[in-house]
Amino acid sequence: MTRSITVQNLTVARGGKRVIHDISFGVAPGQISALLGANGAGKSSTVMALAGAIPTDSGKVRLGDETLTGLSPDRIRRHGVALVPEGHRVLGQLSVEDNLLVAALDPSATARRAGLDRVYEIFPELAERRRQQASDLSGGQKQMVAMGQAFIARPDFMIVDELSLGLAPTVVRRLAEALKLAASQGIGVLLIEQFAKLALDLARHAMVLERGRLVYDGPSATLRENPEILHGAYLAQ
Ligand SMILES: Nc1ncnc2c1ncn2[C@@H]1O[C@H](COP(=O)(O)OP(=O)(O)OP(=O)(O)O)[C@@H](O)[C@H]1O
Repeated sequence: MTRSITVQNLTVARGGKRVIHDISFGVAPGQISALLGANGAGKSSTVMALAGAIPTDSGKVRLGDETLTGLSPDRIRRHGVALVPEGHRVLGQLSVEDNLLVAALDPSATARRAGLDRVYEIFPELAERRRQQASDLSGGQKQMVAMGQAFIARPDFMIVDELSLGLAPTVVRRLAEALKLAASQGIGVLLIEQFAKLALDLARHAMVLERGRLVYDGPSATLRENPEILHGAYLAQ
C-alpha cells in the first residue's frame, strides 16, 4: 500500500526565528517532486521537520490518513517515511550488510533476507561488497548504502536530501535510476538537490522555496521552460 504525503500550513522556527512560513504541498504515490531553493531558503528545515528531527511550530504532516506531526523520527520512519540524509553518512565500523540490516524494520529472518535481496538487486555493487567495512567505500557507494537503508525499510515515501553532492556524474546517473525505480514501484519521492537541472530532469513536479516561503508549486517543465522563475528565487535569497 502506498499513500500520499500531505503538508498543511507548516511553520517551523529555529533558534527563535521563523524559517518556514505556512507552506502546504503534497507528494502523490509514485511521484518524484523536487524541492529547490537557494542556500538558506529552508529546504533542510522542511526535510528535518517532515522527518521529525526538528519540531514544527504549527501545521500538519500526514501520510495517507495518519498524522505524523509531533512523532519521533523513529516513529515517523516506522510509519513509512524514509530519509536519506545529506552527506551519504554510513556506520563506518559496520559492514555494508550490517549497515543495511540496522535499517530493516521487520525483524523476521525472511523479511531481512528479502530486504537485502531487494537492495542488492537495485545496487549489485553493494552485493559484491557486502562484507566490506562501510568506511572503505567510495562516496558513491556510501550513498548507495544510505539509499539502500531507505529501500530496506519498504517506505511509502522517501526524502532524499542532496542526491548528487560531491559525486561523479556516472554515479549520479545510477542513483537517479534507483529513484526512478522507487517511483515506478509507487514510492513518493521528495528530492532536495542543488543541481536544478538534474532535479528537474528527474521530477515531474517541482517546488521552489524562497526565504521559507513556497513561491512555486507546479510542473517541473514550467521551471525548465521559464528559468527566470528559478533565477529570481535564487537571487532573492
Ligand atoms: N540550527 C539552526 N539554528 C538556527 N537557525 C538555523 C539552523 N539551521 C538553519 N538555520 C536557519 O534556517 C534558515 C533555513 O536554513 P536551511 O538549512 O533549512 O536552508 P537550506 O535551503 O537547506 O539551505 P542549505 O542548502 O544551505 O542547507 C536559514 O536562515 C538558516 O540560517
